[in-house]
This record gives sequence, C-alpha cells and structure tokens, in this order.
Amino acid sequence: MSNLAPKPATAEQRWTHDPVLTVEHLTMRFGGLVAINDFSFEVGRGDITALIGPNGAGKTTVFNCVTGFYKPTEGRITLRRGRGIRPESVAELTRSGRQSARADGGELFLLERMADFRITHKAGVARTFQNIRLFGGMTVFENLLVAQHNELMVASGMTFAGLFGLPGYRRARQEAQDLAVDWLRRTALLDRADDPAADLSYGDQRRLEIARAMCTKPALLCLDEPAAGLNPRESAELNDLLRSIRDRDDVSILLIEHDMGVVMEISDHVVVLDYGKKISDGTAEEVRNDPRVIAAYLGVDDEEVEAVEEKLEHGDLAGAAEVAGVAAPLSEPGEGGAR
Ligand SMILES: Nc1ncnc2c1ncn2[C@@H]1O[C@H](COP(=O)(O)OP(=O)(O)OP(=O)(O)O)[C@@H](O)[C@H]1O
Repeated sequence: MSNLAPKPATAEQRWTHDPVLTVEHLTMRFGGLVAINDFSFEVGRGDITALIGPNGAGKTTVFNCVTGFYKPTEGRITLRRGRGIRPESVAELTRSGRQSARADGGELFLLERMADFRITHKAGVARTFQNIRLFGGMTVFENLLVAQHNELMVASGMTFAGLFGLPGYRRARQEAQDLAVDWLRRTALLDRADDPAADLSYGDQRRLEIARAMCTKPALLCLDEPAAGLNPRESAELNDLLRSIRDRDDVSILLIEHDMGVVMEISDHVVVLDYGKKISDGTAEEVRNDPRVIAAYLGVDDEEVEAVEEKLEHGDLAGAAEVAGVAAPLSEPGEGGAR
C-alpha cells in the first residue's frame, strides 16, 4: 500500500546494537509473486519482538525463511550466539562460503545457507506453528523427551551399545527428563504428564508446544500466532510465560501475532510488514501511533491512500491519521485483537 520508508530506529534500542538475529535485504519470490521484497530487520538479544501486518503481508514467509523451511531468493540471515560479534566477522564468514564460524568468543550462523534441522539443532532456533503440530498419540511427557532426541543420540555415541553402557548417555537421559519435568512445571502441565497430548485443551496444547520448543534449549524462539484461539485467561497466562522465558531463560523471542492486546502488552519491539515490505519498526508505543500502520492495518480505501501518503510526506501525522479515519491509536494493551 505505502512505499514510504520506515522511521529510523533510535540509538538506545537494543536491536540495533546487540541483535541476536539480523535479516538483511530478504526477498522471496514464488514464480511471479514477490511475497517479501527487500525486507530487513533485527531481533534484539533478550527482547520480545513482534512481526505484525495484515493478512497475506508475508509474515509466515519470513518465518519460513528464518527457520529454513524456505530458501530465500535473496538476502542474508545472521544468527549471533554470543555478544560483541563484530560486523567484520560476519563479512568474513559470508566471503568464506561456509555456514557457521566461531568468532569473537561466540558463534555465528548464516541461516539462509543451512538446512532446517541444522538451524534447529546447531544454530538454536526453535519454532511453533500456526496449526499446532504435537505428537497427539504420545503422552505430554514423551513429547518433551522426543524434542531432546537429537542430544540423546549424540550422547549414546550413535550406537545401540551406547544406549546401555555409556555413563554419558545415562547422564544425558537424566538431564533430559529433568528438563522435561521443569518445563511441565513452568507450563502448569505436570498433572497431565501421562495423558496423550491430543487430550489436552487447546490452550494446554499451545503451552505444550512452547515447552517442547524450549526443551531444545534455543537462543531464539519463533512463535507463529501463539495466542490464536486462546480465551482471555489463557492469553494472560501466555503473556506471563513469554515474559518469564525472556527474563529467566535469556531466550529472545520473535512472534507473529494478530492479537494486538498481546502484541502491545509484551513486545519490546514491533516490526510491521505490508505487501512484503517493512512499513514501520520501533517500540510498541511508536508503532501504535504510526499512521502508516494505522492506514495499512485498519485498512484505508484505495482512493484514500494517496491522500494519506501526501500528508505523511509533509510530516503531517495527525492529518494522515485523520484521513485514515482513525483518531485513536491502534489499541491499548489488554483490548484484544484489532485487525
Ligand atoms: N508456498 C507458496 N507458494 C506461493 N505463494 C505463497 C506461498 N507461501 C506464501 N505465498 C504467498 O505469499 C504471500 C504472503 O503470504 P504469508 O502466508 O507469508 O502471509 P502472512 O502475513 O503470514 O498471512 P496471514 O496473516 O494470513 O497468515 C501471500 O500472497 C501468499 O499467497
């Protein structure tokens, strides 16, 4: 809708000086359709970052590129494990043609070069899906153990004998069980541990998906519409869970969410996509009051677009909001979904 450049980020924002994920010039084409068009953004280490936008804006496509489900047509996607990794190290890895490198006391990964299972297990990017994908016939506890299968196999030395004889395997198995129990407690699912996952309520299944992703010990947790289908109480519990993951586990979160109540309440950083392009990027407060977002998100009729853009080009934000027919900000925390 609007081709106006997004507002530049201010210096104190964490995502500009300590990003865990940097997406640069991402483009994704499906035949003649350009789903993502030269899109760049960062996820700050220790931030909850929301990727929002109207239906079909390209949010899931971005997730699919970050998690390796799609190979981007163009662009670089860098994951930094460890603080203080220099741009020179990223440039050197890019030139080398390799997928990852140890640098500046941390580890660097170029996700666009990696297969999805390596992105999960090596780079530490975990994901949940819009449509829940649990092993419904397995118990809740088994779902959390399966998530740790990769580490357990490594501990077994990849041998049958190793499953029985190696002390390293026994230790790893105990650790896997402890981690699973810990996440059952944190998601209030301990008393459902032996029930089939399919028997859980929708809200419980959503929390189990997050617990399962956390059992892979990620650096970045990507959540595709985690609040979809939740009632207000479950939504509030989800907010608490995500804040605790950010604050206690030192895990950065990138989420797609349509529920503006959730987005505005918990996000440190909000990035807005429309027609595959970034139209706004800032704190929840900044984005909520950005007429570009108001215009795109709440829908400005085609004939009004030019008038809104003209106002914006002259810096008349209030006038643009007026043309968009929206005097109030997007929505206040706790108000629920506005789309
Ligand atoms: N595999 C694909 N093949 C062809 N087109 C695709 C494919 N995946 C996505 N698209 C198209 O790319 C565009 C962006 O879709 P995407 O699902 O990423 O949007 P979204 O913002 O996640 O939408 P929603 O909020 O409805 O989930 C749409 O026009 C969609 O039809």
